[in-house]
Amino acid sequence: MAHYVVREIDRAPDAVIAALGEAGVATAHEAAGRIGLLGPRIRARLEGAAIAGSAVTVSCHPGDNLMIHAAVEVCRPGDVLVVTTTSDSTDGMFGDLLANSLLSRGVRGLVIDAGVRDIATLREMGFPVWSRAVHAQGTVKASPGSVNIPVVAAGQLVNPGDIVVADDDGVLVLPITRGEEVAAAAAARLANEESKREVLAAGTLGVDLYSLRPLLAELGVQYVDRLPRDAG
Ligand SMILES: O=C([O-])CC(=O)C(=O)O
Ligand SMILES: [Mg+2]
Repeated sequence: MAHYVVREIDRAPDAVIAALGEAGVATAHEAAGRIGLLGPRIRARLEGAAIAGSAVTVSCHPGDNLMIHAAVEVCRPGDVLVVTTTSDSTDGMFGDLLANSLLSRGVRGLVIDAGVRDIATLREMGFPVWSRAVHAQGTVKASPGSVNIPVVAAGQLVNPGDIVVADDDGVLVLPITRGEEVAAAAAARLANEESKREVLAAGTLGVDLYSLRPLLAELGVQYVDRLPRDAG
């Protein structure tokens, strides 16, 4: 199999990326039509971190972080590194040394479907990481892989240049072609949710706000004062 380090990729406009970051993972995911999430085994390791950027993708041999090192030089400010392995791995493939390299290039964070280590230092540095595991297990630098090819991370296809949004709720990826439309839909959802929040906080019930009573009736759900003795 051929292996590649691809230097040039398309990236979404900064304004679109910023708008999606502002919306956050849950809202952008809804606005996109409930697509694009990485599986929840990928967890935020720096609580409160929230980023959005362009995916630089990496496919590594398990237990080998050579290609992460190779990826550093193709990263640009505003990128997010998305690392996968060709078979399951929880090894600590990434730590504070690599984080220093990425920070110096303006990379916003790391999403890795494997392990990270040096987590206390990563927290001190404020370098945001979403990973499958935290594990001190060291890795070697010996096997070929690829940078900026399509990869699958926690069940989700990620293409180089995809828009990555990551926060405490998880990680979302969107194709560049959908960025503008989803950002607009997400902004509309944010405004709508804000007005709903006010109405709900004032005590209006969700079943009324969402007009759910007719649906409950249609589904045969009965409102009664007490549970009938013969309730099935
Ligand atoms: O050096 C490595 O292979 C991974 C690591 O711990 C670091 O980047 O600090
Ligand atoms: Mg280290």
